[in-house]
Amino acid sequence: MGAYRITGGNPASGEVQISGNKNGALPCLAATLLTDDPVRLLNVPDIEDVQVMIKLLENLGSKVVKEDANTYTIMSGGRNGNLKKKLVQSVRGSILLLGPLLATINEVRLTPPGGDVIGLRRLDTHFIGLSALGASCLINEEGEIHIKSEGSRLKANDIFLDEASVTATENVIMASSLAEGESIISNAASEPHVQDLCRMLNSMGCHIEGIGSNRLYVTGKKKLHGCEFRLTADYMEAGSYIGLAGATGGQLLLKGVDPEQLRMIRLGFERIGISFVADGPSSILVPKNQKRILAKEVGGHTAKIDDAPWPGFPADLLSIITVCATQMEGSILIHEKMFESRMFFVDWLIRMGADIILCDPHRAVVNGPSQLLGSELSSPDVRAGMALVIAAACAKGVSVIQNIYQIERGYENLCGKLQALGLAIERDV
Ligand SMILES: CC(=O)N[C@H]1[C@@H](OP(=O)(O)OP(=O)(O)OC[C@H]2O[C@@H](n3ccc(=O)[nH]c3=O)[C@H](O)[C@@H]2O)O[C@H](CO)[C@@H](O)[C@@H]1O
Ligand SMILES: C=C(OP(=O)(O)O)C(=O)O
Repeated sequence: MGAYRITGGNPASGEVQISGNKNGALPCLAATLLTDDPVRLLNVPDIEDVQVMIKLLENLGSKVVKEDANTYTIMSGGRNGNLKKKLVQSVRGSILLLGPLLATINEVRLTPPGGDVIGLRRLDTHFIGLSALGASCLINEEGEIHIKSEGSRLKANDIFLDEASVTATENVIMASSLAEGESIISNAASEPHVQDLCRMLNSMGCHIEGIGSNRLYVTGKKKLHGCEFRLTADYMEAGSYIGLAGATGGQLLLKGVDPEQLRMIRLGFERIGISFVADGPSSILVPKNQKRILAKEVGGHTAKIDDAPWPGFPADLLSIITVCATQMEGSILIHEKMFESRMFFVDWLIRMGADIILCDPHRAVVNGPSQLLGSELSSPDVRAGMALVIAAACAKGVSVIQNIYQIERGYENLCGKLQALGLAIERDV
């Protein structure tokens, strides 16, 4: 399974190159199924989730050429191979095969996907969107998702999603890209990875307007062609390194980021006394000397950090900011509004010596600063796992983190990057 052994106390300092967006790579890989032409993807992060998604494409007959660690050329095949159940169940991203397969071969049976166990991962929004395009959607007696289109081509529609679900929006966009007519997708998710997917589809000949907003206009085409597309930076990885530098008191230059994607993240980190500044068009600097004081609301009340769909503070950074808050002076409320079980990981931090009151599954009050102590830990999900790495880097003594598959599925070369920043981390295979 692998484990990290981390001796805490070293500030994370130096320079780090931020990789391509995990949650952008997964839909863009799935979108290669929408054409018979080769598609070249650049800046693909070299992470476990991407490897699984590539194996799934190969299961479906795609020919995948890995040019280097972060560049792939992919050409779809018959799209009719057997998807290995274990692979489908190991990533949430496998759900993204629904849209392109429905649009190209009209019928899909898929074992429900995996991904982090952080609360119910509902399918309803996917079903609402795909059924509006003319598909029947159900869970069959074998427990599989079974989706079938009535005609040979999906029909565009005016679609209103019941929530701004990221992967559901991506599935509906991909299915609409080959449907007949113009679809309107309202209450659409607009995260940078959804935008990446739209831009990739436009470079494949689709016509999508409203990119970055919550209403998308997708004019479907009979055929899409190949393209070359470069993924944007992973703002969740960037947020994780901002937190690591701030919590350990290091000075860190993050390269290859898009500062425009970090505006809400900047406000969130400022609430816990960590700031960063732009350093050219695609770098930011987290300085060494930080306030390290948890902010108060105007009027002197305890401040809060809560998550929301884009452009709100990302749910995937709540675990990270929680652990960083334990190193700052004062009190703050962390309110996880989107996932039901993501906050339970704070038990690990409490065990390490953090002063956190878990009020209910959604809300935790952090009182800081606390001296954390090295412990035996296990990563429950990708972001809580990274949060535990930050906790271990701040702690006195040695921590061992088990189940690191659940971290490495989302962070490229984590151990190597952290060693280069001066952390005392070893990876046991
Ligand atoms: C592979 C992938 O891309 N995974 C991401 C994707 O998962 P995924 O697409 O599965 O997540 P969804 O956007 O569907 O929903 C995430 C959670 O937020 C809730 N919700 C969603 C929308 C909304 O307006 N209100 C609301 O409360 C949902 O009920 C659910 O509990 O988006 C999540 C939310 O950014 C991220 O955490 C995941 O990393
Ligand atoms: C929740 C996450 O991933 P997934 O949707 O793949 O489980 C995440 O990236 O934080």
